[in-house]
Amino acid sequence: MTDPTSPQHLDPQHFDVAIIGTGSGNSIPDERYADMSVAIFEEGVFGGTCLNVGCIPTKMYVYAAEVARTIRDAAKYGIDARIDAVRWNDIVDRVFGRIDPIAANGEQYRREGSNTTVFAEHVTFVGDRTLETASGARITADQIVIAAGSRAIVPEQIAASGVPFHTSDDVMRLPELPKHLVIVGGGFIAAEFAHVFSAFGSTVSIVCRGDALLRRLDHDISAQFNTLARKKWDVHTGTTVTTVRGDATRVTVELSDGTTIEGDALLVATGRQANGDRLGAAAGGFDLDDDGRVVVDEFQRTTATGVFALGDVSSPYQLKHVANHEQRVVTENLLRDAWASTDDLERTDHRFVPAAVFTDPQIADVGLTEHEARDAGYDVSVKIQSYGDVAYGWAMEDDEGLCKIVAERGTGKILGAHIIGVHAPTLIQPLIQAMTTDLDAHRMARGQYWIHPALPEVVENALLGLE
Ligand SMILES: Cc1cc2nc3c(=O)[nH]c(=O)nc-3n(C[C@H](O)[C@H](O)[C@H](O)COP(=O)(O)OP(=O)(O)OC[C@H]3O[C@@H](n4cnc5c(N)ncnc54)[C@H](O)[C@@H]3O)c2cc1C
Ligand SMILES: NC(=O)c1ccc[n+]([C@@H]2O[C@H](COP(=O)([O-])OP(=O)(O)OC[C@H]3O[C@@H](n4cnc5c(N)ncnc54)[C@H](O)[C@@H]3O)[C@@H](O)[C@H]2O)c1
Repeated sequence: MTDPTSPQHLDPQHFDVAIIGTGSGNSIPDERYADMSVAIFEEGVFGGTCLNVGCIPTKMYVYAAEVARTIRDAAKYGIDARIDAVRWNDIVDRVFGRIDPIAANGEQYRREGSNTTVFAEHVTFVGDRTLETASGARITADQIVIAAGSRAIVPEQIAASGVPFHTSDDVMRLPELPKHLVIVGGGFIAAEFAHVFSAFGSTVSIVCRGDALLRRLDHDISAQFNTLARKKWDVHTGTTVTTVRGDATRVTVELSDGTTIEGDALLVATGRQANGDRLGAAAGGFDLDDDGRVVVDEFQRTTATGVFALGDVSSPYQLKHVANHEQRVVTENLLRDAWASTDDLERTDHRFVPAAVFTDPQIADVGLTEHEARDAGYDVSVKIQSYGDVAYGWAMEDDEGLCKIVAERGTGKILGAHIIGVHAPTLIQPLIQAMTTDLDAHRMARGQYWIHPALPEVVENALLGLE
């Protein structure tokens, strides 16, 4: 029997639906697709970024880091405890011993599916709804979904230096815990790995081009985070890497401000680039924006008929909950006649996209920063509530956490919420719900009970403190 995926098979193989990328894309074919033929393309590890090298493994390390931190801080509460050892190899094995089988089983499930065909290789467009794999197999499809994600950006002077470096793709599988980790970049990934490695006992240096770590956050939250970060980590802001020297065990980084940092491992965390530039966009007839993202409308349709895109390849957010939301929209719209009429198509809703950084302390936000709200012309009321001034935060003797709410004076419309502190990504959820359902600050504060003395009272008091 002819192998349909072999390059010798000259006639294009036709599918009802073709999906490029198995991160969020792999969730598309559900039971409603049982009668449709579906081609799935994956050049990397099945399951994509979130499962294999992103959200899930990083948070498994973050959880272990929180355990280490709790032990270190225990004496404050009258409990003497100490860390005898951080068994790095056991931590790695625990994380990937659980994740790797999920990726393998996911691929096997699709390979065994009666209507799904897996092509484990790179694919590009070579014409209108026509694809070609790296080994030369041609595939046509009635509809195609681009769910090709993004990749780490590596600054040229580091890439060209020949010095071994790591990205988030491989830093979690280092053969041993570094004594001194040098991180280049000051965003989400830098902040999360700085927390993980320092909690495990590594010295951490961070080199950030901007004037602050996590500088896109609301200024009060960013200021609080930077103050706390400088107490724990060796932070260099407003400077760039000029020279990198070293080998697999030793790295010397020279900065534009004249500083030299010596470490034993280098992590590059300077942003992620959409994979739109590696898909043959011109041949496929779809547009890319100036940042290389696939251009989509509110129905996730690209500019090429029959071609949708979702997730990091087309979204400026680069967040898994956004990719999941867009995937659900595409899953519905593929089943409709999406280019004949938009009347019954699903739309994506990007009004209130929250984000969280699982660093130390945790951070979460949604909506406008105070500056953005003022720039947008709102008459703004702001309240910053300290964790330490509500009962549970006081019990914890917390002197780090803050909940900041930005609202419109008069109407009480909640414009933005910004939390730094323990459980920030959990505490912010009712504020996301309030903004999404248009619940104003006063009704949110006084229209329900708040469990006493639980930590959400920090949100209640922030709401009550607004004018
Ligand atoms: C370290 C890290 C931590 C993160 N933590 C969080 C978090 O806590 N919360 C959060 O919301 N987000 C987090 N993110 C972001 C989140 O992982 C991404 O937004 C999300 O995974 C994007 O999903 P996707 O489906 O768009 O792309 P991906 O999951 O990246 O899937 C794209 C797939 O397409 C494949 N592919 C690409 N091009 C081709 C091609 N031409 N041919 C064949 N296959 C191709 C790739 O190999 C990849 O497997 C994190 C990211 C990183 C890097
Ligand atoms: N918890 C989460 O949701 C989570 C966690 C990790 C990653 N992510 C996603 O992954 C994406 C990528 O994360 P990231 O941290 O790499 O990017 P980022 O965009 O968050 O931060 C990039 C940082 O690198 C700095 N930078 C850029 N070029 C530099 C250079 N040449 N020298 C020094 N610094 C430089 C920037 O000033 C910025 O501080 C994020 O946008 C985020 O959406 C999300």
